[in-house]
Amino acid sequence: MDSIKLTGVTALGTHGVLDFEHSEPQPFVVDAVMYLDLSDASRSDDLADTVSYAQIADRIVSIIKGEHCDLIERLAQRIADSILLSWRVKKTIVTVHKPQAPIDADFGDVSVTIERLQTGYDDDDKVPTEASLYAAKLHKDSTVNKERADHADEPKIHTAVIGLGGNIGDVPQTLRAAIVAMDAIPGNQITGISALYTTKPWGVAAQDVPDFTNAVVELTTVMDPQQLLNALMMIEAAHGRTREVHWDSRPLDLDIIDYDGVENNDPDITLPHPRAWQRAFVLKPWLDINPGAVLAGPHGADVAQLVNEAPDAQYVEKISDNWILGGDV
Ligand SMILES: Nc1ncnc2c1ncn2[C@@H]1O[C@H](COP(=O)(O)OP(=O)(O)OP(=O)(O)O)[C@@H](O)[C@H]1O
Ligand SMILES: Nc1nc2c(c(=O)[nH]1)N=C(CO)CN2
Repeated sequence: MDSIKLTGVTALGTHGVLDFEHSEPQPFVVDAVMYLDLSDASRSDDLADTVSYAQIADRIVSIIKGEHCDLIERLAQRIADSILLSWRVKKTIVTVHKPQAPIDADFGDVSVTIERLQTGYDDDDKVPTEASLYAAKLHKDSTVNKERADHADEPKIHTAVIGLGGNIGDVPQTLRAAIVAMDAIPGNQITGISALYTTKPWGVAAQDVPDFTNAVVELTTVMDPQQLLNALMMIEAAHGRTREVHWDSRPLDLDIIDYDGVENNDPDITLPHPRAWQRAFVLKPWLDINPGAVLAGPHGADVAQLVNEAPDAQYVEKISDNWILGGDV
């Protein structure tokens, strides 16, 4: 199959098992091979028919600079997952080098290489991603269970409401790409997209923070909340979200607002989102998708009622109804 090879993408990161590696950045170097059909692009000369290696390089740098992991195996997996968010890529081989790893002996380099496949792509050496396992299970269950009266083994389909926002860069374009990425995850399907809003920074004391652009989508998913949050964080990282940027400015923020009306108090994944009830920048777009929406939890109520009481109700202004098509923004 055709391929694009990107080598030597280098950035500083804080990955490693040893304590000092958590705080002292060191270089990581990544090589990635993307296997995809380049026949359309080679005829059309159009970037839309391939994947942008510049964009892949940006994703890799964001992931290296992003959230800590102990193992370069894990880093390689994050990078492979982010590459496979581009549906054209059928297979990727990712190598992560750690040339200054803390090894007492003289050494040249240490690296890991992993090979991962796009969901549904058939290959004899198939090493499935977490996401493709779901898709495979979905497929298997839907065929195997055809004759079964009870479908007890079928993964349950859940409904989640996701808040999207950002205030750095071309936010409408970033939000469109994030929606495509969410929909591309096997077992996920976007079922509703709100209008696009410009909103004043909520709960931010600093004066110089740019306005946000916000929207809300609804999706069905076979993932549990933690898996969904991991996927959303990966999409954030792919769009340059790092925890280094000042907390109130970011290219992309993805929050789980609601998941089947489930209530959960774990600070790492609180459901419904603990501040959604006070945020017109979430509630108003949610009503676009579901005018009868109800928020669960301790502050639960009809969203239509909460939106009027939210402190930022007058600072949420619609920009576009058809933004998703690229039309007017
Ligand atoms: N429902 C949820 N959706 C997204 N993240 C959540 C949720 N509940 C808890 N979290 C946790 O919140 C942490 C911080 O998330 P994030 O950096 O997006 O916060 P923030 O955008 O600065 O603030 P806010 O959550 O108020 O929008 C994440 O690491 C995540 O584990
Ligand atoms: N208007 C607006 N304000 C915010 C937003 C946001 O998305 N929109 N996100 C924040 C932290 O997630 C803090 N404040």
